[in-house]
Amino acid sequence: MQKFDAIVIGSGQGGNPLAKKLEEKGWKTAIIEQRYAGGTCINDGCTPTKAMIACAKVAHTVFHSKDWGVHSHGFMVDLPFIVARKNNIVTEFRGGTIKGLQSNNVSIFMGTAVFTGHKTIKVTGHKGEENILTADHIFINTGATPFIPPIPGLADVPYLTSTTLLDEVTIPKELIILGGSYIALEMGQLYQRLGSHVTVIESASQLVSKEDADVAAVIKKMLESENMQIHTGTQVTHISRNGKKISVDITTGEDKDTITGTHILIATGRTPQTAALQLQQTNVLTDEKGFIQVNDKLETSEPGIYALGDVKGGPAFTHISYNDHLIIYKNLFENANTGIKDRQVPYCMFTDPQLGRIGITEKEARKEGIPFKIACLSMDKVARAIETGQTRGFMKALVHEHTNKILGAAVIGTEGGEIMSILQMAMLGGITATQIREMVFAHPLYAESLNNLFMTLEKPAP
Ligand SMILES: Cc1cc2nc3c(=O)[nH]c(=O)nc-3n(C[C@H](O)[C@H](O)[C@H](O)COP(=O)(O)OP(=O)(O)OC[C@H]3O[C@@H](n4cnc5c(N)ncnc54)[C@H](O)[C@@H]3O)c2cc1C
Ligand SMILES: NC(=O)c1ccc[n+]([C@@H]2O[C@H](COP(=O)([O-])OP(=O)(O)OC[C@H]3O[C@@H](n4cnc5c(N)ncnc54)[C@H](O)[C@@H]3O)[C@@H](O)[C@H]2O)c1
Repeated sequence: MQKFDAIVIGSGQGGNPLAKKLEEKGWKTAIIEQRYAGGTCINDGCTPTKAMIACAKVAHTVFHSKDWGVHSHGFMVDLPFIVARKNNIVTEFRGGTIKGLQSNNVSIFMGTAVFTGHKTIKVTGHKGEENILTADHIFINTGATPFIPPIPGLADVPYLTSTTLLDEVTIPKELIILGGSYIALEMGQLYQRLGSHVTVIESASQLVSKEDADVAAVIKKMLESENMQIHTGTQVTHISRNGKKISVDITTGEDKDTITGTHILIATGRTPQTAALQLQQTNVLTDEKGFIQVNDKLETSEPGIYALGDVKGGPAFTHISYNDHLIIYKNLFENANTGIKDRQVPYCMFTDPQLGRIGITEKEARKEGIPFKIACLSMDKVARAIETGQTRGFMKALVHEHTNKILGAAVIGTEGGEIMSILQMAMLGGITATQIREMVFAHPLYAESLNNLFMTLEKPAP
């Protein structure tokens, strides 16, 4: 049995920096990874999707170049090149992760971790080699994997997930996507722009169901304007294969229909990777979906064992997993007494244009009875957007009626994520809407339109 001070299970976005920091503090630290260093974000999440989305944006710009008075005579999409480019970026980032761990002297075990006791773990490597490790402190960062819903017939068709689709080197002719949230919309627009005919089927009554209805409606319109077919409030009742085609039976209200396509992507959420850990060997409790239960400080029900990142449920983003590691580290070494409850949770959906989001939505504010005003500005009123020909979307901010402080914002627009981050900073610093309305921004930035956004604030919310 090899004794460590700390064991990190999973080389995800929280586990890697934590392992390095613990080793720097003089804790003998092991990290266990069953697949690739860097976890989902680097290998089949943020990095590869954003690399390919950049290529799709170029295709879209070339296709529409005449809108800017530039005429191109035909073009072709080289998907093998795009996939290879993506793979090079992924390999570089993955290599950087391994180098970082090695240069900090973290002991790396490639294999699958299973609890065999309260604080003991067996690691089985790819060739069957076994190592038994123990430590007083264990950090679970095993992430999540695509959730495959129990739809009749689905198991009998060759479905794709966000992981497998990224390695296809032939453009799917007709791509049906189940789900209408981040993965479905980012990947749907990506493949539509590369040449697929994409149909999105979302069971909830609107796309991105956590967002306000006006935000979801603008996103739907924007994607439909690129010829994506979108069904919302639609249930899939059966899936089957007819020769080379996949048929999806759907019901929307009273209407029944069948959609056919050459490929189907399942983007209906993600499920935590906890089953294989055999947590029953220790005292770590999970909820009914398998997410590890943690308190505000990310401690599990077993003293000395923590969970960070997607595996604990809640917002599933790279920056949240990264912040989880900071919270654990600061509490362990700096007596920080900090937690996850009150932190900011920004996010950005990388459709084009993006959706940047921070703070509460309008529907949450109404539910909680918070007195608020709404500032709203259409992107076709923004000088920079008009000049660059990027007028789709709008900005919306919720402002406290009495304090004039910003409560939340949604920015659909080019660089929407960056504009949202400016508002996020204002929220952190307690800067009011009036201050932003009168602030001097460089002209003609998108940021400058925040002056105009808050000029719309004259009337209280209806
Ligand atoms: C297609 C896609 C696009 C995304 N885009 C974005 C984005 O743009 N921005 C954003 O913020 N987030 C994005 N996300 C979400 C983001 O990738 C995750 O929130 C983030 O990677 C969470 O990381 P994590 O630290 O929880 O674990 P992960 O990165 O998932 O890492 C967990 C690691 O644990 C390993 N592991 C699991 N079980 C075991 C075991 N028993 N033994 C050993 N190792 C094990 C896994 O192999 C994996 O490497 C995207 C996700 C997907 C799928
Ligand atoms: N830009 C980003 O930050 C980004 C990008 C991609 C993914 N992610 C992360 O990855 C996670 C997973 O993303 P996701 O989009 O797969 O999941 P999600 O949980 O956000 O959305 C799943 C969607 O599928 C729908 N759905 C569920 N079952 C269905 C069915 N049978 N038929 C049709 N629709 C169904 C749900 O109503 C929901 O809208 C997210 O939580 C997100 O945090 C983030």
